[in-house]
Amino acid sequence: MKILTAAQLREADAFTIEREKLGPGELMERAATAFVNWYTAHFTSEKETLIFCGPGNNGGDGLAIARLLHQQQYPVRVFLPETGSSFSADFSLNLERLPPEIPVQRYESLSGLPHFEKEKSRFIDALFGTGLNRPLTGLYAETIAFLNASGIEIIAVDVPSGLFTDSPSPEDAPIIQATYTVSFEMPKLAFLLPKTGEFAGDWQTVPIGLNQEFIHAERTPYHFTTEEAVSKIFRSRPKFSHKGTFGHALLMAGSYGKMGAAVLTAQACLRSGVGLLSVAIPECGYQILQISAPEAMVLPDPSESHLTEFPADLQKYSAIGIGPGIGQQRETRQLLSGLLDHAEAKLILDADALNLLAADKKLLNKLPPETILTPHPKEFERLAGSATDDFQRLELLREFCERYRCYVVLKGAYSCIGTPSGNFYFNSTGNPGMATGGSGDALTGIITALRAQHYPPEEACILGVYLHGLAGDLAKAEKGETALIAGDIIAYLGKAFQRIGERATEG
Ligand SMILES: NC(=O)C1=CN([C@@H]2O[C@H](COP(=O)(O)OP(=O)(O)OC[C@H]3O[C@@H](n4cnc5c(N)ncnc54)[C@H](OP(=O)(O)O)[C@@H]3O)[C@@H](O)[C@H]2O)[C@@H](O)CC1
Ligand SMILES: Nc1ncnc2c1ncn2[C@@H]1O[C@H](COP(=O)(O)OP(=O)(O)O)[C@@H](O)[C@H]1O
Ligand SMILES: [K+]
Repeated sequence: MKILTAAQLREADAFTIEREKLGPGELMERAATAFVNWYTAHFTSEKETLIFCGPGNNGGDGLAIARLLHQQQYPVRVFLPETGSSFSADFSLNLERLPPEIPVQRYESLSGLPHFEKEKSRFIDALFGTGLNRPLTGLYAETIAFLNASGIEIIAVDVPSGLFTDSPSPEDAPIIQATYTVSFEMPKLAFLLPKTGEFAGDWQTVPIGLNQEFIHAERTPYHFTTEEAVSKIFRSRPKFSHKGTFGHALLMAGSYGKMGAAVLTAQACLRSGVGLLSVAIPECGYQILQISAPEAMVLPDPSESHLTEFPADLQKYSAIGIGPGIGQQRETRQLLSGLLDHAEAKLILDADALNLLAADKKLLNKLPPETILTPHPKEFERLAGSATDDFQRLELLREFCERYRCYVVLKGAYSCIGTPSGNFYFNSTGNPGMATGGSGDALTGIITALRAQHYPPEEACILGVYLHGLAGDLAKAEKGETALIAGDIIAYLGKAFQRIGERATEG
């Protein structure tokens, strides 16, 4: 799914209205209806719905929502901050359409507002949407502070008011802290980034029938990965396939005290459809790995405690994953440097392999094309420098991928895959239960397996990251978030693959 900017969305609105010859307020009616359908499916009419409307089209949505909820016997009241702003045409239209039974209160200061009882109230924030062009001040800012401090749940229409969707919001800008955000047609970029995403709360998108031709033709580097897109990437196993069909992966992982990383990576790789797996480990891990992953072949290093040599015959591997738990010894760095010189296979670098690169940045110039790196934000910072905000971090990601012709999976709540051509794919699966040691190792195993099976790098990243998150979500349904461990993600990979496979068959 594409993610468009506020300016592009405005054009999409205008194009849809013109192409479909929509009358005044018709698109807004669709948006309000979509919101209300979501709202009434989630909330009963027990509490009173208190709708705060700004002067533009977001406020217009709020007024249409008030009318539609009222039609369904939901008790509603409307609040309009009086600031002297001029109203948009669709705002005025919907103000006229408001039935006289709905109380409308205009207020010039917060003291003009009544007392709201927490147990009996729910707020809808329809102050500002994608039309915000400067931070909110005055009565708008005061209203936001008041709503946020109320302790009453807030459902934002399209965007939490005060949040810039495509650029960083200033540090102390007043922004609604939404409990839920119901956003029209597609997520907004700010929802997917750690700092600004917090404001959107638990967000959902609802379609409002924007013209798909327009959206299809519109250019954007930002994408949100859906199950539909992922199921198109997934390939089922042909009837007459054999283990050679699915490639031979090499993993280089583990060191004394961190053999668990090698085990988790290997298990995840095996559970992701690879034909054959060899694992290079320091001697101390020999028995550990043979016992915990008997399907894998083990290549012990001459060193007892850490990796010092890469295996001979690198050409026989169709993908090589290196990094989880390898430590940062000098010999391991030399090994990595040699591997970058000699590996023709598809490389996946994670964890300490990334830290070794960061400690000796010359090595970056030796990355073979199409290498995949899977840093978390700290590892990425070590590689590419620190960013002033999440949006600038995306810029660093774009530059890094372009410069080194590599694919970077920047891990997080919405892991973001950067590509050498400048695209970004935000992942839609996963949960905070996955913020636990070893879950990144599982991801490395999955992506290595997919590369070994000849998935192109972009597809291996998109599919692998999605499956990893989906397995985490399926595991969460059984185990809950708190108790979830990396091994659970691996245990649910089968069900995750099955689900994508079924979706792929359905077409
Ligand atoms: N287009 C459509 O048909 C549809 C649109 N839809 C809905 O419309 C929303 C976008 O509506 P919008 O463009 O009217 O913007 P909105 O966010 O309501 O702001 C309004 C005006 O506020 C002003 N303003 C900006 N910053 C300000 C500030 N800090 N302090 C004070 N004022 C400020 C600024 O005007 P200015 O003062 O700069 O002249 C701006 O024009 C979108 O999120 C969705 O909910 C849906 O119904 C689908 C159909
Ligand atoms: N809040 C979250 N929501 C979704 N996924 C998450 C969240 N926190 C972490 N993850 C995922 O868990 C993994 C953690 O990886 P990483 O930090 O490398 O862990 P480790 O090094 O311990 O294996 C990443 O794939 C990341 O996207
Ligand atoms: K809003």
